[in-house]
Amino acid sequence: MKRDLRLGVNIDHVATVRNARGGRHPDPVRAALAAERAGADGITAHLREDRRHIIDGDIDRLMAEIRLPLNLEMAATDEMVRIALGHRPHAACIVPERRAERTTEGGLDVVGNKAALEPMIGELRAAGIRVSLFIAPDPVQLDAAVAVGAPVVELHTGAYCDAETDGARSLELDRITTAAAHAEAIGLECHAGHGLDFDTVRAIARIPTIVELNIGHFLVGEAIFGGLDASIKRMRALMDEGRRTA
Ligand SMILES: CC(=O)[C@@H](O)[C@H](O)COP(=O)(O)O
Ligand SMILES: NCC(=O)COP(=O)(O)O
Repeated sequence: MKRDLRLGVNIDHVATVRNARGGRHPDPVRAALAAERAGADGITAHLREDRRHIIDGDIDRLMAEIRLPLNLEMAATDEMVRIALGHRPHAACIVPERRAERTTEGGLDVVGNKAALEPMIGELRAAGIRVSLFIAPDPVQLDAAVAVGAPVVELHTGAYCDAETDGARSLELDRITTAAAHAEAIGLECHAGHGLDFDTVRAIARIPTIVELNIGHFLVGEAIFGGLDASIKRMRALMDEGRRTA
């Protein structure tokens, strides 16, 4: 079914649990197939430079075994561009990466890295890969995304999800709403993700110019209690509920 708000399920943290013992279980590819059955529109996997969760073999198997479009999250490095070009996934999302961080802490500085990003984006696009840039909800970064030739941006929702007061959360939501409207105005397709859960997803789904959400850590954590199928279906239902009230 074609929807106006797609759900990309990020399976990174299935690999985190697998890697804790170094074996094969739980298998992120099996999780991707279960996500497809539960109604996901796409699969997202972040091949970090330090391979702390997803590893190269997972990307090989995802490309071979899943039918859903794969969104490969990757740092802006020559190694990652080579891997993306070798696999030609449906999409590549360029994210900032710092070896010491626990998770992706901020958005990509497109303004400060135009010269490096522009040829990289050109190469990926020439190979037929849809390129997005994972950025903070900041109009200046959005304008820079257009300037370097990116057709899509994914807005980092971490600050919104982590806000400790209602006031702070509402301010972050305003930033995301304004950025998503700006994205449409300047011709960018707009996605969002990071840290979303059952409580935070509806307000983001309500923003009409956002067409894709990528969600992972919470879905995998919640699956411990009720199963992956149920956690994805509940997330999908909350996204639809939010969208209906847009
Ligand atoms: C860019 C992004 O948001 C995802 O990569 C997601 O956060 C899972 O990866 P980490 O938990 O390793 O940041
Ligand atoms: N790009 C965001 C993503 O893929 C999922 O982030 P999270 O839900 O694992 O925090």
